[in-house]
Amino acid sequence: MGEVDPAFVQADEHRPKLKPVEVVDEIPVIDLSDILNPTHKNTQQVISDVGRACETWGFFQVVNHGVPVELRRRVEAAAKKFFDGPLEEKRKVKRDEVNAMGYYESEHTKNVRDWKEVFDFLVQDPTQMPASHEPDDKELRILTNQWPLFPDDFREACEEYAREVEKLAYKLLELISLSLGVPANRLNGYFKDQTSLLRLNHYPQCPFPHLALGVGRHKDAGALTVLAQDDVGGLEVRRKSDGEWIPVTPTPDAYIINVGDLFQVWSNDKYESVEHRVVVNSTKERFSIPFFFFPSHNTIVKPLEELVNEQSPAKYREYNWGKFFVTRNRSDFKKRDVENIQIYHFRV
Ligand SMILES: O=C(O)CCC(=O)C(=O)O
Ligand SMILES: [Fe+2]
Repeated sequence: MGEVDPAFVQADEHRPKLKPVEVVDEIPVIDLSDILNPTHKNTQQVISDVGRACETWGFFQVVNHGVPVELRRRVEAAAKKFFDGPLEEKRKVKRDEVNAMGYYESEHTKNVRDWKEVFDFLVQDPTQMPASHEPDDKELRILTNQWPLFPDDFREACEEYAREVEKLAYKLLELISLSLGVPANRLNGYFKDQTSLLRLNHYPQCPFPHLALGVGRHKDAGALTVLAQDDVGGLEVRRKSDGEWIPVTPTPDAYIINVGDLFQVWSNDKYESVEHRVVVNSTKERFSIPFFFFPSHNTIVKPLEELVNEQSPAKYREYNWGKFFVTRNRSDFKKRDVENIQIYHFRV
């Protein structure tokens, strides 16, 4: 087995229990067919199910979501071919400190290296982002995608898939808004120049799954995440009621949805952004594809006015999404001594 590279080793208290806990209350599965079909029979029921799931778990799964399954298969196949391909091909599209998109295999979450390799691309190409995390630096940087030439349908499969998942993301944005009692399109304007990312994740087999994680515990910073996982399993969600790590059992062709930090702030803590992590395994590799739904870089994030009043005042000071994002991503390349930026730094 050889030496275990200490960069991957989690502190004792964060190591996974490889025997999962017995799961009694599963993460809710919500059927969207009533929303997507024009008769809209049970819209109210779906909205209240979504609201309850966001409050109780911060996570839910959706089925009959409208994303064509053939498209998902195509992008899954393209991802597998790309990751299985020669390292020199992957290195041709390696990301660096200037070009943040592309391939990389050395991400750190909370200063411990993740057991994974990744390909990132922008849903909107090009995308504007602040050039630096410095609050007074107003300069912008244009981010663009880089595409591998192998496999040859990789780019097309990725781009078509992104367009379909984006539709689902908007649908969910609207449902979650309605569940908070604000108009369906209350948040849509923030996404006009979205900074959303699509990520292909490959978690190779790991000889020491009791010590490492595919992704260390974290909260997603964006509005919501639409995640496709394969049938291997490995995603675990921190149950709000008792802090226990609960595995999300793969449901074929479903998407796993979670609300991120932006919804926690917009909802003034009604919907919490819940911690999750990925456990790896010694016999099977795993693939997953998250779509991170991010607003435009200049979005000012603060609790929605409709949801605050004298009795329940705003719990957060406003912050700028682009600066938050750029600050967060400074830690991707190397270990840093300071704690990464978190929304609780903006708590009043
Ligand atoms: O691979 C997964 O199941 C989840 C990955 C994840 O949480 C992330 O990339 O933010
Ligand atoms: Fe995540």
